[in-house]
Amino acid sequence: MPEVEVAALEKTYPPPGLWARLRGRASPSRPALRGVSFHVDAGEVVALIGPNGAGKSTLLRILCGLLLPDAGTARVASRDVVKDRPEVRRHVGAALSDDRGLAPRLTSRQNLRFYAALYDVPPREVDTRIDELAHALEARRLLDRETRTLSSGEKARVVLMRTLLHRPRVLLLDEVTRSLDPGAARRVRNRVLTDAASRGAAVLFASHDLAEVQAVAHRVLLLDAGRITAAGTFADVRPIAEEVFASTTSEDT
Ligand SMILES: Nc1ncnc2c1ncn2[C@@H]1O[C@H](COP(=O)(O)OP(=O)(O)OP(=O)(O)O)[C@@H](O)[C@H]1O
Repeated sequence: MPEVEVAALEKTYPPPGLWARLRGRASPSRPALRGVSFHVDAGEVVALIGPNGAGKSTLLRILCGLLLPDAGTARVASRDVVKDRPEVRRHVGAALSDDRGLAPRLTSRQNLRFYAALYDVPPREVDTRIDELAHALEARRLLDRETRTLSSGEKARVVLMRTLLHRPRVLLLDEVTRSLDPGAARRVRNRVLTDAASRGAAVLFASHDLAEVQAVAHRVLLLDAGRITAAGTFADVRPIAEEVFASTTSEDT
């Protein structure tokens, strides 16, 4: 059963501000997403790959209700991302690259307790879940530290714990292992995916790491200049992706 259903999704960011236009430094906005359609089933792990500016983050932000699409539909956990936004957010665990969202002067545990309350985690279970996740993500020694003192890789672990704390049906991950060292990235990734698989959750993750994609994705979507230009197994998509990555410059799209 599809947990993520996207049909003919379109998004163009608003044109640059007046000041930039007056200074002649603004190029007109081009669409970030153009007619994007796909689905992710329960229990499936799908990778989103594509060059810089292809639209991956835009798509993930729409799916977790942070950004409104211009046209098309997107349903997550059987709810419309525009009409049922609060419900969607309850069923989604999103870790986005530019949104760490941790209160800097609270400890990791205090941050996680705060999120647990927002997401209606049963109070009696909160600390048990935090301790289990900290064990799984090698973050026990981070729990009593203020998050402003953590390195970017340490923060990434706390963000992942926050993403999993309410046991979401859908995980949306935007380059979450980017700041982890290679060994930690592999172990943390495997534990996140094991957790998702044990609950039959759907996972959609954006990554530039093709080895990671090959290792864990059941299916791959190639996004290029706002369009899905290839979809299938890693082996299916790889030759097309390599061509795109070899030929794209930042001025192309
Ligand atoms: N807030 C914004 N305002 C205007 N344009 C934006 C904004 N955010 C993204 N864009 C533009 O939308 C397009 C898609 O960007 P997006 O961040 O979704 O790409 P991406 O595939 O995630 O890129 P990357 O691999 O570099 O993270 C790009 O052309 C980008 O410049």
